[in-house]
Amino acid sequence: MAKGKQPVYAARRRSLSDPLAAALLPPPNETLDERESRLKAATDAKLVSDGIDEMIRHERNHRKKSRAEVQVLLLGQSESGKSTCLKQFQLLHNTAAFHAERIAWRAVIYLNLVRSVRRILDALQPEPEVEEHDDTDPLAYSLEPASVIISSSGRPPSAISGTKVPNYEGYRRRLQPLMQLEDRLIRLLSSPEEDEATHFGPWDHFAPQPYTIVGSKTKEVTVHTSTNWKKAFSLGGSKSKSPKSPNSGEIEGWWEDPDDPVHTLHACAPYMQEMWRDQNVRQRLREKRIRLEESSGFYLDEIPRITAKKYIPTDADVLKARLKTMGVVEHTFSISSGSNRGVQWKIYDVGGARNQRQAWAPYFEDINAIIFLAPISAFDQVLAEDTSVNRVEDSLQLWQSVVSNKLLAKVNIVLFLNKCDLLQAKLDAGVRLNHYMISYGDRPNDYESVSKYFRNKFGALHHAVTPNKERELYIHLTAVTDTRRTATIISNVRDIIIKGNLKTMKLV
Ligand SMILES: Nc1nc2c(ncn2[C@@H]2O[C@H](COP(=O)(O)OP(=O)(O)OP(=O)(O)O)[C@@H](O)[C@H]2O)c(=O)[nH]1
Ligand SMILES: [Mg+2]
Repeated sequence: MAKGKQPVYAARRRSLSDPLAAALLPPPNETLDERESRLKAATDAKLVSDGIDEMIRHERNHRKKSRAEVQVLLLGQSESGKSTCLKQFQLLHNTAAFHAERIAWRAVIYLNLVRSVRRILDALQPEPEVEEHDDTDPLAYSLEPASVIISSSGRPPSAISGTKVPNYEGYRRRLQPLMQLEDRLIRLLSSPEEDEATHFGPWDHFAPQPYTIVGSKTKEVTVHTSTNWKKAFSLGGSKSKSPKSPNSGEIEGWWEDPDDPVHTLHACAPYMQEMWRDQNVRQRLREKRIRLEESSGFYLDEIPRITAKKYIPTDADVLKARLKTMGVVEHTFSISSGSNRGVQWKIYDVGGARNQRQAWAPYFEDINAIIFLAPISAFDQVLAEDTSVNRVEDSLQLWQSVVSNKLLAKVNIVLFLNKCDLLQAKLDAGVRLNHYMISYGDRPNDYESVSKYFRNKFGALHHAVTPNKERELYIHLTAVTDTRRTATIISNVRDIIIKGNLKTMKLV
C-alpha cells in the first residue's frame, strides 16, 4: 500500500466510532468536479454556521446588557441604621456568608461592651462643683449624643455633683484590665494585618497609674472599608485552627489561646455585673441623663453570655453591634423576586457622618434606588460630630437635599423611618416630642400620633421639593434590628425597586 493512502485508511478506521466524522469523509471514488462542489458546499455551510454563531454571541451580549441589574444606595446620617439594614439584606439573601462572619463580630461586640464600661466609669468620675445645676431643663437631654462612645463637649447641667458612688475607686481598679484591652481591640480592628492581629500578647494586670481618659479613646472606632478585620477575626484568621492536629501547636478554639481577649472579659465579668447592678451607679447615670440601654452596641444586660469563654455571637448580637462606616462599602447579591430570577443587586453602604457625605455624590449617577434611613427616635439627641445640631433636624435637612437633587429625579426612593422600637420606648418613658419640636404642638405624645407626624413631615417635604412630581414615595416605619419585621419590609421594597427598575428600562 502506498504510504500516502495510509491516513485515509486510518481515518476510516477511526470514523467507525465517530458517525459525524464518517459522514464528512470524501466518498472513496470522488471526481475533481465532485470534490470542488463538496468543498464549496462545506465553505458555504461554514459561512452559515459562523453567521449563526455570531448571532448567538450578539444575542447573548444583548441579554447580558439588558439583564436587570439593580444598584441601591443606603443613605442617612451616622447611626441611622444603614449598615444594620445591609446586614439584614445579607442575612436574608446570603445567609451562609452572614453566619460564617458571625464569629468575626466577636471583636466588635467586645469593644462595644468595654466602651459601655468606660462610659460608666467616665460618668462616675467625681467632678469639681463649678456651677449650679437645674434639673428641670427639658432640653438638657439634647446634650447627650446617642452614641455610647462620644463624650459630649458640653455637659448636662445635672452632671455637676450628685449621687456619690462609694465603690467607684474599686470598680475603676478592678476594671482597669478592660481599659487596656480596649486599646488592643481598637488597634486590632483598625489594622488587622499587623502581627498583633493574630496574636494577643500578654497583657498587664492592674497597673497602678491613675485611670485617665485619653482624647482618642472617647471617639468612636471607625474601620475603613479597605481593612480586612473580618478575615483577621474569623476562625481561620487567627492561630486557632480547626481541626486540631497533634503536635502542630495549633489550638482548637480561641478559648484555648491564653492571649485571646475573652479571658480578660471573663475575669472582669463579675465586676462589670456588680457595677451595672449598683443602684448608686444607675442613679448617677440618670442624673447625667446617660441612657446606655438606648445606645448603639448595648450588651450590659447580657454580661455572662457575652463574656463566656465559648461565646459565639447570635444573629441578633451581630445586628446590634456598632462599627462606624468610613468610605463606601459595596455588596453584591443575586436576588430573585417573582418571575425575575437571580437579578444582580449592588448595595452601597456609605458613612453617614458629616465628614463622610462628600463621598456620596459620585454614586448618584448610576443608581436605581435609594433607601434613606431617618432614625425618628433621635428627636431628643444631637449629632456626635456637632452637638449644636438636633439629629432629626439634620435628617430632615439631609432628606431635603437628597429628594430635591435633580440627578436623582428618576431614582426610586424608599424612606425608612427607623428605630421605631426606641421611639416607642422613649415616648412610653414620658419624653415629650414637643419639648424638642415646637411645631408638634399639643398633639398626643403617643407612638401612633408621633409616627404619623413624622411620616407626614417627611412626605410633605418630598412633595414640596422633588424635581419629579410623578415619583411615588414609599415610607416604612422600621426597626431594622428586628429581623422578622425587616424581612417583610425588605421583600416589599425589593419588589417595588425591581418593578420601578424594569419600568425605567422599559422591560415591562
Ligand atoms: N434599637 C434599635 N437599634 C438600631 C436600629 N437600627 C440600627 N440600630 C443600632 O444603631 C447602631 C447604629 O447603626 P448602624 O447601622 O451602624 O448605623 P449607620 O447608619 O451605618 O452609621 P454610620 O456607619 O456611622 O453612617 C447599631 O448599633 C445598630 O444595631 C433600630 O431600628 N432599633
Ligand atoms: Mg455604617
